[in-house]
Amino acid sequence: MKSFEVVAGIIVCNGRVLCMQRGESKYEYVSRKFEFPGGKVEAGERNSEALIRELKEEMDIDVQISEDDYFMTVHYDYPDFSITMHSFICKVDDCRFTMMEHSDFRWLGKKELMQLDWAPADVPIVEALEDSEVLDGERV
Ligand SMILES: Nc1nc2c([nH]c(=O)n2[C@H]2C[C@H](O)[C@@H](COP(=O)(O)OP(=O)(O)OP(=O)(O)O)O2)c(=O)[nH]1
Repeated sequence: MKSFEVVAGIIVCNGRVLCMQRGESKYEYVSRKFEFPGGKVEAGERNSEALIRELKEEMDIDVQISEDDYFMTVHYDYPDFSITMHSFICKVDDCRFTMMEHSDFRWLGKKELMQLDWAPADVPIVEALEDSEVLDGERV
């Protein structure tokens, strides 16, 4: 089975987390699910570099991310492929972005995140965020 390294950005602005909704996909288990923006790591890239590139491509935002912003890694086996997804916290002062590839988005406080229909691989990250102090003191 194919296996991908994926990076995902937990974008935080004014204490809220940016949740992006995927469009229709040939794989029903990720189709129209919520996710954190990001994508596949290319050969030779550091995870943080891949995330900076993906956020520019998908959202037209310029973010500063370093390996210090690492949050957690999830491994998930979908029916057709598996992913190892590395998530990073990315606090921004400017909440603006351009939605280039997704179908919708929400800004939610950490206690509201579980209301959404997340891609299965994201559920452990959402649960960890709910319990995490990383967003405290950020007007959540
Ligand atoms: N970016 C992102 N991908 C996720 C998340 N959760 C999750 O299961 N995935 C899956 C969906 C995709 O199959 C894969 C990420 O690849 P991608 O975003 O580049 O998606 P894609 O297959 O649409 O892209 P492409 O290769 O066709 O350009 O990981 C998440 O939170 N963020």
